[in-house]
Amino acid sequence: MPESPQDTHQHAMTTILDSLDALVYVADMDTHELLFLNEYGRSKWGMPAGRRCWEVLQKNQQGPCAFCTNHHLRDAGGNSSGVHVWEFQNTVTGRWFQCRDQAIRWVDGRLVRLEIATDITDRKQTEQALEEARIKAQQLADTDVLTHINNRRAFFKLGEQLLLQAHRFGQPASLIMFDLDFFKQINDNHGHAAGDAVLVQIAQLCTSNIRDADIAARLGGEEFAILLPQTDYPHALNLATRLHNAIANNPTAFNGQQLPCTASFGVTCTDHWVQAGNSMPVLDELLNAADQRLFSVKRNGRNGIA
Ligand SMILES: Nc1nc2c(ncn2[C@@H]2O[C@H](COP(=O)(O)OP(=O)(O)OP(=O)(O)O)[C@@H](O)[C@H]2O)c(=O)[nH]1
Repeated sequence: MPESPQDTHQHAMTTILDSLDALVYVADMDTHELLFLNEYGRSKWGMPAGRRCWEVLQKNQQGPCAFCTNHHLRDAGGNSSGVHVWEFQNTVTGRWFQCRDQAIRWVDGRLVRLEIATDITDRKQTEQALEEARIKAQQLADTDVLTHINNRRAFFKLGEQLLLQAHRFGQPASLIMFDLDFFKQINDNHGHAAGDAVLVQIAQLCTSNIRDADIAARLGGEEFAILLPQTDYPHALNLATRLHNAIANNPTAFNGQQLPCTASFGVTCTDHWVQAGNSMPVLDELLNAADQRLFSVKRNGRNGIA
């Protein structure tokens, strides 16, 4: 018997829906019963078989999903409020989808949830790869290639922020600056690679002696700085002394040789400015003051703390 025009129309609609390269489903907005699932959905999530959307389309759901968008689809009067578009990683397949949800009138007159979702996993993966590359590039731009601690650029960026915070909360911050003594002789006597090994060891001594919130950096050559938030001058001096001793007592092992090294330190604290009735110093001022103190140690024979 030939199909009636209505059957032909319905057949055509089903053929179209089942041929779409997208998930299409309809669910009751209150009971969540899955009223329709196209072939794309059935092939990936199985037959609805009278189950609810969260039982078929998601994994380990004990009830309606916390991320269900139904509340976006109806207005206060209980009518459809237009299309809600969102992105979601499916808990069964792990694939990313762009979902377009809306409330529509079902064949029996009730308002139901219609979702059309297209797989955007490739785009998401590209976006994620780009984001990872951006973070990596940022890290490389901020990291000293030899010692892997912050470089000068990162020190200024992070340091300015740290001082602003300290200023806002009325807390002290201290700066330790140090420069290795007669470092040129290590290069001259043992080679550049030996000098590099010493710099790497010094950076490690720095990072192993400071707290997570402190910012250590290689400012250039054999010059290092550490910015210490919430740290007053006596505590900063303590750390400088510990570091000074650590450097002196830990010669670098290189090619079977021990390479001893000392450093000259300059220490400053924002308290010095505040106590003198001045406004909080900017990073450049702290660095200049620490540098002057460091220079005075160099002038007085090196291997000490000012
Ligand atoms: N191996 C190595 N040497 C470096 C690096 N950067 C700078 N230098 C060397 O560090 C040395 C610094 O020499 P100076 O500025 O005279 O300092 P110094 O010999 O430590 O003398 P004082 O600071 O006066 O005690 C130079 O020989 C630079 O070539 C580096 O990345 N690796």
